[in-house]
Amino acid sequence: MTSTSTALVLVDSLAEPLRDADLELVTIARDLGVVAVVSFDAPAPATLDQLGAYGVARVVELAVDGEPHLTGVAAQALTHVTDGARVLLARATFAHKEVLARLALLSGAGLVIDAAQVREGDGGSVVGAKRVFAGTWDLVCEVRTPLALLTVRPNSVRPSEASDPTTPSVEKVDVPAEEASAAAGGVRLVSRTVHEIDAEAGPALAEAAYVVAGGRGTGGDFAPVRELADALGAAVGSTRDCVDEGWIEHDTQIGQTGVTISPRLYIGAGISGAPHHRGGMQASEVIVAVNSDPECPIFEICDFAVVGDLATVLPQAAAAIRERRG
Ligand SMILES: Cc1cc2nc3c(=O)[nH]c(=O)nc-3n(C[C@H](O)[C@H](O)[C@H](O)COP(=O)(O)OP(=O)(O)OC[C@H]3O[C@@H](n4cnc5c(N)ncnc54)[C@H](O)[C@@H]3O)c2cc1C
Repeated sequence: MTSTSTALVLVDSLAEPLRDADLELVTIARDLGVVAVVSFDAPAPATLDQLGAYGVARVVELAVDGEPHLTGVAAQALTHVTDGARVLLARATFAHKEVLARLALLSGAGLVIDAAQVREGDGGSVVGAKRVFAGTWDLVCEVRTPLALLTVRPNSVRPSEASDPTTPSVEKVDVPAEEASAAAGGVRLVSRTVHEIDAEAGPALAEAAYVVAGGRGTGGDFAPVRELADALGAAVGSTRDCVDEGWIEHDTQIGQTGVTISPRLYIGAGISGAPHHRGGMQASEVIVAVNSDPECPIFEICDFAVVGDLATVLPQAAAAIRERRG
């Protein structure tokens, strides 16, 4: 791969400041080539400044005369910018996974879904590493096609500004109505509702850098879990047993039939560490477990084990963090 190869980053919207997960992609892309950000709307001036600070050379607005929220249309539109590009990175959302799978079919490009690490391989290839099968296997996938497509999990790297800021150029590429309509394949988007994340409820679980999760050991009282999450600025997670008991909402469930997370810090309290749960959190960078049973299975995979009653340990930890932060 040459340093002049284009490394594309797909971003949902440039109308507002970018999320950390998008800035992580730009940070990764800088090591793979000259970074161009692609989106379906025009960049706001503040976003353009932000992209410049992160070293983005080019911003491409795909102006689709149709519905870019249909994955077939989005994939077709992206074929306008992939010529000559070495790699295209996107966040590992359900929609992006489908868009990139369709783009892989259209372009013949190799695809890696849910990469946790991305790097340059031998001879100019792109390599994506990921954990699969409920956290029991680590895969390293080398993409040897001229274009590599990867969806990347949040918290893969820490976003960092470029040592050489840029002033990104802005281009608009029109995708005509006939092309968009053909790509829609007879599907019409009837309505689309975006469920905004309640900022006061803390960060979104799937993207959070810090997660505090509670299990059956809470006995249904998640107050200590929420208190520690609040002190850390963390998202709250849970196990399926807690959801089944009706103690907490399903969207907090981590595991095989819930959300898969890879935060920088996972704290699991009153959680035994069943395989179904581990599959969703084992890729966390640092794992802390709080459990009253010194023989519990989660202690086998954690970095720090705290033997104790969560109702005592978590409030003490929250108080210590608050004191340290002033
Ligand atoms: C098909 C299928 C899919 C599943 N998918 C998922 C999934 O996606 N996610 C998931 O989480 N589970 C899933 N499960 C359920 C999973 O197998 C386990 O039953 C579940 O993860 C156990 O939850 P837990 O750790 O909260 O409870 P338990 O296994 O009961 O563990 C509770 C722990 O709390 C500790 N404890 C008790 N009191 C305290 C205290 N005061 N202080 C500190 N520690 C205390 C205990 O020592 C124990 O280790 C699935 C199961 C099936 C069959």
